[in-house]
Amino acid sequence: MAKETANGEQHTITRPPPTPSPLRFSKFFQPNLRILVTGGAGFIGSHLVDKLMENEKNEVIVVDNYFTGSKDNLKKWIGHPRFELIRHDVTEKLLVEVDQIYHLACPASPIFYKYNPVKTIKTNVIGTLNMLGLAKRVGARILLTSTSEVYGDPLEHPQKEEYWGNVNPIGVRSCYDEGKRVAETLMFDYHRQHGIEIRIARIFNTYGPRMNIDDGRVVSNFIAQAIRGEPLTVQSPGTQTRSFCYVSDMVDGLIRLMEGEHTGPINIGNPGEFTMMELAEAVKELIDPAVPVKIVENTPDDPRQRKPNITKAKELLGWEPKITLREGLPLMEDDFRQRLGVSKKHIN
Ligand SMILES: NC(=O)c1ccc[n+]([C@@H]2O[C@H](COP(=O)([O-])OP(=O)(O)OC[C@H]3O[C@@H](n4cnc5c(N)ncnc54)[C@H](O)[C@@H]3O)[C@@H](O)[C@H]2O)c1
Ligand SMILES: O=C(O)[C@H]1O[C@H](OP(=O)(O)OP(=O)(O)OC[C@H]2O[C@@H](n3ccc(=O)[nH]c3=O)[C@H](O)[C@@H]2O)[C@H](O)[C@@H](O)[C@@H]1O
Repeated sequence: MAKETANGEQHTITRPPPTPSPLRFSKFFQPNLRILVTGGAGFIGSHLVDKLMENEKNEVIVVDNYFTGSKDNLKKWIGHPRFELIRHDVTEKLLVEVDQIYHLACPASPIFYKYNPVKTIKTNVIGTLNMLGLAKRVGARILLTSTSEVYGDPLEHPQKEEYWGNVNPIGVRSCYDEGKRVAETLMFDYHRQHGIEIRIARIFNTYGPRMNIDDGRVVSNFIAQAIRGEPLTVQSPGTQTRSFCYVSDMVDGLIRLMEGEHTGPINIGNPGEFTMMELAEAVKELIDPAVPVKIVENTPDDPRQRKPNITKAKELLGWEPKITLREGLPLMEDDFRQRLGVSKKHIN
């Protein structure tokens, strides 16, 4: 129980969160698991919803403000009796009765998170506070999708979870990377102070079908450019590296983390590491060897290298990615061609 001074100011001992609704334990009522997905209309969120909806024991509630997400990503579930979609901004309070919260809401592409940096930091800080407040009120377990950007421009390679990072606190990316670092801090403080059940995933670059065509991230840019026959814009120097995880592997990792016993943080990503030049060559080879590569100016504080150490994910979650970059890119090409209305040229 919490210890309070006479004026009620000091809280030093943790108070457990409320137990879930008595209905959960009633003998004759067999409730479904009620799962909230914030940011569920976005790229990873909508794939996660597809997977959660496959289980008939799950009811899924999505909240999204549609900044970078779209109802289109969820159209097959709209009207389904186990699905609900709410237009809501997580910087405002939300009152719903749920058992689990996957908290994804936050713009993820650098061009979108830098567009309104103050809003991005509010989403990370106030949005996460609101979701933790909700978790505390209803006794829900909450998973935060943090990011490999918490490692900043890493001085340790590959990055393991114990590395504290090398982050510029006042740069143009700080609204996102420092925002996520505060979000992680809030998660652990609610865990220690209020006993909330938390899970933290540190996600490394994820790609796949349904990314916005104009999302601005490197894989979607290169694929759209190659299909349109435009030069691939490699930001200088082109030797910077990333490790790309296919979205179905990511969703599998997130669900294992939520269902498992470990708070994390746990890195979820594919350790295959590529320079941006190598990625451009792979996309050219797949889609159109004739498209040129154009070196363009980079943006400030772009991390020079990124590769997850996934020992923890392997040992604690029994998870590792299955789909290599060369297997994943063609799956994304098909989706992009369909949306761009450009079919494959058949050379005989
Ligand atoms: N895709 C990646 O490579 C990657 C890597 C690391 C971490 N992540 C994290 O995973 C999550 C999902 O990323 P994504 O790639 O699907 O991005 P996305 O932009 O496609 O999805 C984010 C979703 O959150 C919604 N959203 C944004 N601000 C909101 C707000 N204030 N209130 C309600 N909804 C809001 C957007 O409309 C969108 O639907 C994010 O938290 C991101 O930081 C993604
Ligand atoms: O994995 C992560 O943690 C982060 O990964 C990405 O951030 P970033 O790696 O900067 O994403 P991209 O915009 O895809 O850039 C990757 C690299 O490609 C380069 N790039 C980008 C776009 C482009 O057209 N050309 C190009 O060479 C960039 O300079 C950068 O070095 C995501 O967008 C973040 O949301 C996520 O948190």
